[in-house]
Amino acid sequence: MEAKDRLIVALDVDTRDEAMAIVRDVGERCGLFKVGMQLHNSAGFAVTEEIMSMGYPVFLDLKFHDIPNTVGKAASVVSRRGVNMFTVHGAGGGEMLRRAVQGAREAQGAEAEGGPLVLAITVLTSISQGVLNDEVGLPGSVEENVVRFARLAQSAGVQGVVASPQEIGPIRSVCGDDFVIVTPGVRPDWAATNDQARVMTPAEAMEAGASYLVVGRPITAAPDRAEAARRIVEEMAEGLARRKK
Ligand SMILES: O=c1ccn([C@@H]2O[C@H](COP(=O)(O)O)[C@@H](O)[C@H]2O)c(=O)[nH]1
Repeated sequence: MEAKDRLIVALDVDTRDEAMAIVRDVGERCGLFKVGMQLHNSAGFAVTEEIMSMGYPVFLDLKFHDIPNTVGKAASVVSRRGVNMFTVHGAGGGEMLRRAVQGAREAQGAEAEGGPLVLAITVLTSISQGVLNDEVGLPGSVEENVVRFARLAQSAGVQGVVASPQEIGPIRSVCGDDFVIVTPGVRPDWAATNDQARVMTPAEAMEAGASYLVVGRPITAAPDRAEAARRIVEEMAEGLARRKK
């Protein structure tokens, strides 16, 4: 897969029109678009369907976290709609994760191949070591917690995780090369960090072994979005080339 196909652009905007403007600007320079809770809750599923109808794969990032039955049914609904990836919280526990996978598979039919990638959120990339221990109340290092969630997700049949690029190495050593690692918290040197706490550059994240990078504001808030996306893909390609050596 080329670097461009591994770039997911986060459409964190309020309206369908704003989202479509970004899709027009960078559609040729990325692999997928991510629809999250901001856009989905204001524009509904219609915007995801419109993006998919234009031929772009969609990562629906609604971060399901509820009792197993509810998450399983929600997983089934979004899978039937044809999204390519969706998220559930690892903190929901093993049974919730298993039901999410089951819901996604059932939606495809027992015989069908494929279906969406189910991704488990590990520790949000905005969470620092201090916040994890003192506010969230989880003991141990960020890395230990991320790896624990990744191991739990994999044992529940989940195909991949969302984690910071800083934890790619430890996840790969425990979960192997085929496990999908999607990393937000990606910031080129020329972009602001914003509320992300655990960041790496696009080149560093690709070299470390990320499957996909999620980038929002460095592209969507840039004066020239297409140029920002082009620069990020170029940096990703450099990192990918270093990984292959
Ligand atoms: O741990 C996580 C999980 C999801 N995200 C999402 O990724 C994008 C990042 O956007 P930026 O503007 O590049 O910061 C955003 O949609 C988050 O909801 C994350 O950042 N961290």
